[in-house]
Amino acid sequence: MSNTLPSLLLVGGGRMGSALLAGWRERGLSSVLVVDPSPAAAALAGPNVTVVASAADIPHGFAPGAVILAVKPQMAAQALPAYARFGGHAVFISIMAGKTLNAIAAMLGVKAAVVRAMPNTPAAVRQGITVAVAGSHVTPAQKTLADELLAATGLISWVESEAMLDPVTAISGGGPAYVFLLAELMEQAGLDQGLPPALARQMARQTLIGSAALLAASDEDAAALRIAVTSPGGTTERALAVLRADDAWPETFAKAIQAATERSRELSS
Ligand SMILES: NC(=O)C1=CN([C@@H]2O[C@H](COP(=O)(O)OP(=O)(O)OC[C@H]3O[C@@H](n4cnc5c(N)ncnc54)[C@H](O)[C@@H]3O)[C@@H](O)[C@H]2O)C=CC1
Ligand SMILES: O=C(O)[C@@H]1CCC=N1
Repeated sequence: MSNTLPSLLLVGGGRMGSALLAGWRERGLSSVLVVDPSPAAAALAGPNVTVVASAADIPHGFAPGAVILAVKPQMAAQALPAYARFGGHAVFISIMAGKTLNAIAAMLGVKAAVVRAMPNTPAAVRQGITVAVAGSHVTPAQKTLADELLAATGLISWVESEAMLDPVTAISGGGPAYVFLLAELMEQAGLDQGLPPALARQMARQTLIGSAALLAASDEDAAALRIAVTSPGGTTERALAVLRADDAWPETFAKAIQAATERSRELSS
């Protein structure tokens, strides 16, 4: 990350805010002021990172180049108006699920420069993916800054259509939860089959980690890697026949993504 970064204001230092902060820290950052009323947030303080409990505690004259909005969407109406005063120069980067550019601008001022982004928790280890859309008042320099901040935590893709952010939220935003659920289910299945708990846990975790590393290292489609595991007439084929049966996993998964996409739309206003 460039050492010419402006000061940053992070509103909400919870799971996702702290994941972003961790990504910025690894890249080396200028200075970040975190606003979070939770006593747990004090642990985020460190070199170049200051934590305060409320917007009222922000030092007079503090002029962030970017304000990252990482509070729950349900907190937005209460929390955001206090930051409207930074709208003259700062770019606002919202990671709130569902909240539209228009809804955010209604709380910060209609001329506010707003980027709506959807990262995911692997941002904490710089393996995240963020999809972002820029509002109409965002300048090229502000978009470059937002890109630099979001790219510090992994891959970033920009889209033109804001509507894409709803399925993005469902797929990559929430995606780590589905993968962790798979780890839980594999571990439980090992226990159910009588394997020792430590071995069941180790197998589940390393199988996911190793498979992800293989996917990353391979030019092949996921389907080809799956087929490579599936010997005709073998054991995996038998398991996949259950997982891929009518009404089973593929259909359930598509329904789950549809449900999350609809929830993202519901959270919009
Ligand atoms: N957790 C995830 O995987 C992802 C979450 N998001 C979005 O990130 C946002 C934050 O989610 P999480 O980090 O999971 O929630 P969280 O509950 O872990 O963090 C929210 C933080 O906001 C703080 N907070 C509450 N009121 C505040 C206020 N008035 N001013 C400043 N801070 C305040 C809370 O103390 C808490 O630390 C949400 O909008 C969510 O939609 C986006 C992508 C992925
Ligand atoms: O569950 C949520 O609403 C947020 C958005 C994506 C991941 N967590």
